[in-house]
Amino acid sequence: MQTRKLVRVLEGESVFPPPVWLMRQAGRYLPEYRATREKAGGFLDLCYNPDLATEVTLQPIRRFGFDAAILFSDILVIPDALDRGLHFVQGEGPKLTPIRPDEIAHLDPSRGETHLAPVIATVGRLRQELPDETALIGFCGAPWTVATYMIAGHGTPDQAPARLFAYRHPAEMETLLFMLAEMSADYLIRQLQAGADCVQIFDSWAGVLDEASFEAYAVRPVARMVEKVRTAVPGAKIIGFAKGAGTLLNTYRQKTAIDAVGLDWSVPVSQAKELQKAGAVQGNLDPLRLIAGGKALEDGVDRILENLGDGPLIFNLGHGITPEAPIAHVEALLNRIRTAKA
Ligand SMILES: Cc1c2[nH]c(c1CCC(=O)O)Cc1[nH]c(c(CCC(=O)O)c1C)Cc1[nH]c(c(CCC(=O)O)c1C)Cc1[nH]c(c(C)c1CCC(=O)O)C2
Repeated sequence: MQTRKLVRVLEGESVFPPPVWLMRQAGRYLPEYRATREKAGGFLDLCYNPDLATEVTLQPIRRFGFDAAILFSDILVIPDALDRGLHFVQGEGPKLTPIRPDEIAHLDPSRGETHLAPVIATVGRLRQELPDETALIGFCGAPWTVATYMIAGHGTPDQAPARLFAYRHPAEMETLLFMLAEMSADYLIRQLQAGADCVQIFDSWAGVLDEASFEAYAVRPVARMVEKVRTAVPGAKIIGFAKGAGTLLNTYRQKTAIDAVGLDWSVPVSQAKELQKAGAVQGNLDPLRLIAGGKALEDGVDRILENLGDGPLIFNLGHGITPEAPIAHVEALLNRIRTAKA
């Protein structure tokens, strides 16, 4: 029998209390992360160092006993493999060389093979070192979200540069997204073959797309990835997180054929229940409730458990944990979930 609760939920089983992990659970809110990060030098050095990346992945598992570990890496290792000049500026986030339409046909996806080898080595190490009951989640960015950073060259509030690029150069945009889809699918296949139990595709910027663009740029490339991954790894379990997709999540789930749909905190329980009829959902506590703690945290947790706890649920935040989150509040969150009555 499958002992990893998260995998059982991905297979459609309802498990109570639900398995729980937090997006960005390895990170700056943990003193042990900050210490290892210091040792590594730059953030990317940490991502490509299997010893240290294994260490920071395990830190939140040791401290909190989450039901799943998520590989420590970043969605931007794909543009880094493509030699797009990625670097992280302290306090400002990622910077890349903005890509021009005429450069897209010359990108070389075969660079992923050697460039990403250290990340794959980390996955293998993790599977050996994790407790047997802890699931291992691999991940990558969705083509659209990765492309938004490649086009703007930095984070923006609404990804206007990438949206404009898509309207002005639709053919080049398609070429870019489908190249990223093929390359990212190969990357996920390698993670699964190295020992990941499942993978999550992060489409953090899906919510800025209009309906037609959502179909073309968020749904179709991810559907292609899911198809390619499952051809290479039959039965591969995949979580799709299309942040801000709102009412489009129903068609997203159907057309991409993902096993679980990640929910940001704006998704109402009525819609989440509807989505749950077709399979697992993951989410969706507002990360700010975790910062606030107390009644705000308890009410948020209880509402999710009461409404979604009798179906296939993976408890998570509606987006990544922030550096300000107090460790005592993470402990309170876990305690609230694990002592809840069905
Ligand atoms: C858009 C995006 C990125 N990276 C990621 C996304 C999608 C999810 C989301 O929307 O949050 C995904 C990601 N980034 C990181 C992980 C690791 C695994 C985990 O614990 O969840 C994952 C899954 C580590 C990280 N990735 C980054 C950090 C902080 C770097 C540091 O230690 O200084 C971590 C722990 C850096 C990063 N990486 C990225 C940005 C915009 C930043 C800067 C913002 C920030 O500083 O928080 C790109």
